[in-house]
Amino acid sequence: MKNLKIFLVFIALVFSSTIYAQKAKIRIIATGGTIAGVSKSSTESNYKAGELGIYQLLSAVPEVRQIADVTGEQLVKIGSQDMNDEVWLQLANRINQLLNEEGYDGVVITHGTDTMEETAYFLNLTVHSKKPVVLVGAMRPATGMSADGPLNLYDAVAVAANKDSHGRGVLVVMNELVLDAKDVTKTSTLGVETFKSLNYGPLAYIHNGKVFYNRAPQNKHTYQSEFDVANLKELPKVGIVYSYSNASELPMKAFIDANFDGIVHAGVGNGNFYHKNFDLAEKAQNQGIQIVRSSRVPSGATTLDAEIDDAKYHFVASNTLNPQKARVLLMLALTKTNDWEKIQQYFNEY
Ligand SMILES: NC(=O)C[C@H](N)C(=O)O
Repeated sequence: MKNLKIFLVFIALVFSSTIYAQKAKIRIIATGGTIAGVSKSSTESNYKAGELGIYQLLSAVPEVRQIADVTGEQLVKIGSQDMNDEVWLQLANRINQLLNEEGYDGVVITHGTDTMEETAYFLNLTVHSKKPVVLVGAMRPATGMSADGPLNLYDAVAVAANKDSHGRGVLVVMNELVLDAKDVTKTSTLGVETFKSLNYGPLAYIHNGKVFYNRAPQNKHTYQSEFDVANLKELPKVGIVYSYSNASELPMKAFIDANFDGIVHAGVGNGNFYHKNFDLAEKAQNQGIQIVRSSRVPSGATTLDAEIDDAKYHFVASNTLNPQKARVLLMLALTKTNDWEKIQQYFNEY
């Protein structure tokens, strides 16, 4: 009888530890943003981003501990308008360490929404793991009425802890949607529904912490990526020139004079230039400054050889990458090659 009791206690202990062990080990890296923003009152529109620390954010959603074994660390405390290459390099290296050396099952990054899509795409090309990496933010500060941060954070942890999220590249979770790093973009300056995948639609929707996937990204990413930033102290210099009717040549000239390594042209339509900037772009390319043609139009692709003979000028077409993401890929491409055809291949594959 006594032996039976000991046996039952033993079984109960093994069973409960198996359940505990099944909880995914998720690390949250906090970087600031409106999700950590504080205003004077719940109705105040003026607020300061990046004020609260990671454990203050987590205290608003104790429920995350029911779905994962969650710990956190603070990398920086900034509005994402101040995001920069240095933080990107730190972030990529830290995530690779957490997933490939420290045994974490997934990483969630709390981040401002302004440049979230760029960080997501940078990590999509520089994190080498199939494990989930999820960016999350908020449009209303933590102190605002009906703040969207707590639910977004809960959903982000649910996505990071979900086995179905493996191998889908870096993900953005906002407003009950899962969006892929390549296609996601911020479409509204104010609305909580701001993030959209304008070309292909969301990867999944989330309801009550359950994640329902519909598709997987078709481009190369994360574990398939050939870009490696482990030993880089800085990234090549790439600027963006925005086009419009009667466009000034000054920004393009300034980048050329400052010897930038590459220029992304946010063209009109299918990546077209105002004629004076076209002449400058040709000059830049002849000087070894790589030109990538992208578009200020929010959806569709900038395609090779439409109104411009790219092969003649050695320009690269960005396909569906918007200018800010084309900048990310061009920087990484330039760490490997200056050959425009190889760079175009990267733009076709990633
Ligand atoms: N909603 C936000 O997070 C905006 C803020 N400026 C940021 O990007 O950090």
